[in-house]
Amino acid sequence: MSAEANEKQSFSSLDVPNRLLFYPKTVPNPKNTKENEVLFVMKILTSTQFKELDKYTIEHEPVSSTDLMERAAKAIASELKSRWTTATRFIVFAGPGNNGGDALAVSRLLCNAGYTVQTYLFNITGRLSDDCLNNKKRLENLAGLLFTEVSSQFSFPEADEKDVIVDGLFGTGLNKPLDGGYAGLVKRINASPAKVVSIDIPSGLMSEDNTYNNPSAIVRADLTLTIQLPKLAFFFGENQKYLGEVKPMDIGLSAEGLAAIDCSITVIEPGEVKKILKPRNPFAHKGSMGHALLVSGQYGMGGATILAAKACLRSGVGKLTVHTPDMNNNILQCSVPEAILSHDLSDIRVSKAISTYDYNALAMGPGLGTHEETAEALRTFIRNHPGEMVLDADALNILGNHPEWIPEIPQDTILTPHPKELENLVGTCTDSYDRMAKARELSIKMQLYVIVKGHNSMICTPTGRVIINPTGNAGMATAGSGDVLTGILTALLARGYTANEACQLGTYLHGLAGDIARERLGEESMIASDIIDALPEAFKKLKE
Ligand SMILES: NC(=O)C1=CN([C@@H]2O[C@H](COP(=O)(O)OP(=O)(O)OC[C@H]3O[C@@H](n4cnc5c(N)ncnc54)[C@H](OP(=O)(O)O)[C@@H]3O)[C@@H](O)[C@H]2O)[C@@H](O)CC1
Ligand SMILES: Nc1ncnc2c1ncn2[C@@H]1O[C@H](COP(=O)(O)OP(=O)(O)O)[C@@H](O)[C@H]1O
Ligand SMILES: [K+]
Repeated sequence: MSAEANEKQSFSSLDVPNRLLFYPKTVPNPKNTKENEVLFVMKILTSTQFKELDKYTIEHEPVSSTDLMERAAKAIASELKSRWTTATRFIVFAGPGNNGGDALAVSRLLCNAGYTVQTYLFNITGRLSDDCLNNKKRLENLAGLLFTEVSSQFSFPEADEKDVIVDGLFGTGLNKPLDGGYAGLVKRINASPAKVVSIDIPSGLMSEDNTYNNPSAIVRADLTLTIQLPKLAFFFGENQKYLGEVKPMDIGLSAEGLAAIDCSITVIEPGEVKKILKPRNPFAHKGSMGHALLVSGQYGMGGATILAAKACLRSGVGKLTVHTPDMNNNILQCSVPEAILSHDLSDIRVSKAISTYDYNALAMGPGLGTHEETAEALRTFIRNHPGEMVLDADALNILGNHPEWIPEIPQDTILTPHPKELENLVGTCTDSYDRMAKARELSIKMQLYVIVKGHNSMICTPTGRVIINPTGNAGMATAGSGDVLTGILTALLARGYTANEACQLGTYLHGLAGDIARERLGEESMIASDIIDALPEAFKKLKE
């Protein structure tokens, strides 16, 4: 820290020299550790719902709010003690609310455990929450603690890479982006060489919607010790740089209270998704396991058809017919001999709709192209097939070009857009939250299932629910992965799963197969066919 930067400044005008604001993260985000599996068994609460659960726990356990805060602080302090020895100095920044209260209690516990602790409480408005005030009082006369209450003037302490900054400025109570002195403080924290641990959520990050946030006024943590459950913002790609490693701290909030909260956002739970999978009837025959129709492929895109067809057959469908241009004939019959071929009159594209009467589910899109002839065929298919349907890729791009056709899509149809395809349907999206919100709106308005694909794919349902898929990995960021998902979903619909069941089971299995392929081959060299090859094991694993 330069002498200039270390001068005393008015807190409200604290600014930061524009240098090395962010440093590389050294703590990996251990997505696959056992501990982190807890991340995937849960409801995602809004900040208001967290308050309700807090209140419910206090009333029904019963426990005082101070004791509940003490529980949170104990869990956090014990995690810090397990990672750093008493040779480490902790610099704690506490805000005026309960996040600050947590931080003050953590300061006390660390100090009592023999750590050097330097704590700053930011009390700019002269108003502290009751539990923050309580914990401030408990710091009085605490031997060894260096405590400063900041009301206007503040100098950022010298810190080096051996120090740990505890960020307890703001948690789920943040109600607007940080500015002024707080924004300046965050910049100093981010520029510091010390490790940064955020309590509950990096300060400055909103739990849900960060669309209009100020990215430079959000703490970039190395470790986020989040209270009980991760927040929605943790599932979005653009927020990963703030979080570092995420570890939930179980503070025993009421399970009964949690069960009673009607949460519109949840994460697929392996145990629950397993229940969706129906046992195969020993007397099943190909006629009873569903007949799917895949409409796919234009010149140069025959591979998409093959990937979707193979994935469909590997997902247990009784029969699959592929309606595709003639040019795909030989390649398809050689590579997927199990599929029945329906030739389109055109050699190079799908040009005409056929009757869908005999089929239990229809899928359109992979490698389809957006030629006007194909578009008209798609419209006829949509009008004539009132039942189960999956629309992907170019089928979605056609609908983006013809938004007036969207109301004709049968209720409960599954749309599987990647972010760009979604934008063709709903307009530009500023970030992941906006994307989720717009997809959700489309689902409700048109009574469709919209799966927004990506890491943590989001299934938006016609009733306004959002179901996040926890499986899958960056090895799946390879051409054709989406075609595989289309094949899986189509098979499940043809077999009689509802659209809701197919969405959850399908995205979960698709990601699980991707995770198995990663185990076999690593992320770098995986291709979409490897996901198909891993599907049998994914089904087996889910049945275990
Ligand atoms: N959930 C649970 O069960 C448990 C939760 N616990 C903990 O409580 C935390 C939530 O605490 P919280 O509700 O008091 O909110 P918190 O984040 O401390 O901030 C509120 C203060 O910040 C202020 N303020 C807001 N925005 C601002 C801005 N931009 N710029 C400046 N000021 C701003 C706001 O002032 P206001 O605007 O309202 O006047 C108010 O003073 C949670 O994250 C977790 O750590 C645990 O203790 C135990 C159990
Ligand atoms: N980083 C990732 N983590 C998890 N899943 C991913 C990741 N990248 C891609 N996927 C999955 O792979 C599929 C890619 O679909 P899409 O972009 O439509 O590919 P294509 O059009 O080439 O078939 C989606 O299901 C998506 O969820
Ligand atoms: K925080």
